[in-house]
Amino acid sequence: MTLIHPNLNPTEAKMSARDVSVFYGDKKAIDEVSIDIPTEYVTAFIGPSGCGKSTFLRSLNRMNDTIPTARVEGTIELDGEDIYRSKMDVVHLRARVGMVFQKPNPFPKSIYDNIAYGPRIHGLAEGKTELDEVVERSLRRAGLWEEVKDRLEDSGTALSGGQQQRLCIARAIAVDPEVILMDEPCSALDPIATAKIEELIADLNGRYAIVIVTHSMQQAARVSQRTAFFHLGKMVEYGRTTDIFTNPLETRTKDYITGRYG
Ligand SMILES: Nc1ncnc2c1ncn2[C@@H]1O[C@H](COP(=O)(O)OP(=O)(O)OP(=O)(O)O)[C@@H](O)[C@H]1O
Repeated sequence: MTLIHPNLNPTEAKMSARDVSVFYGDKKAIDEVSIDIPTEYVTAFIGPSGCGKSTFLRSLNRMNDTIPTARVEGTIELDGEDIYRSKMDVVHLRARVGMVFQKPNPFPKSIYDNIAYGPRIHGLAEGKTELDEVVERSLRRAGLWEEVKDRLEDSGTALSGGQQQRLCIARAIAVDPEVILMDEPCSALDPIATAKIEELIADLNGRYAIVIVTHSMQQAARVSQRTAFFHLGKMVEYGRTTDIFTNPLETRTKDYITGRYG
């Protein structure tokens, strides 16, 4: 059972998970997790290595479908629609619920094409002028436009690690997502590039529902307003980030945030 902090104001759920369990073969990696993901706050998932944060995050846009042994039980809804229903268009779902990975993974294409690819395949821009506008808007929103506007034909892989990660965020933004899932997006970055991504998360907050998995308690405290603490596949405690960090209800949460394990 998850302990929910009492002074949590009600929010509208963009996504809502109910009794979600995730298995790899016979092994249960996530055990009956229920949580609502709002648009107006950044939600952080924290917890020791192997507790299931990434597994649960990946279940929110059916990224687990790519792992043959993975199986999801329970329900996950996006705007009240079950994302695991058989008629769900998974490619469209992953545009609505975008994902940014630990290691920046730009396509081996130009900066322009990295951004234009999604809008092209989803038919979100008609003609070159409109596509140019989408590319510029997405790069601006990701705080990268000024750095790359004169080199849009250069390869995305030629950018620095931090720029590549902002390019990946711009790529996610380009298809007009409603939710952005970030799986330790700064773990491969230096402190300056990390600070830029954190600023970007603050800028994007409110426009998209954002969920971030992080190993850094400082990062969770800086970027999120809601925090869920996971341990051994269970969501132990959930609440406002300030409450989780200053007044944890569970000993396991307290031990983790004070660095006693993990
Ligand atoms: N593809 C897979 N096949 C089998 N087991 C897996 C797979 N991916 C993860 N697991 C197992 O599921 C459990 C949860 O892993 P997961 O990567 O979700 O945890 P995590 O909290 O994100 O860890 P970390 O912080 O180290 O990234 C672990 O026991 C892990 O070994």
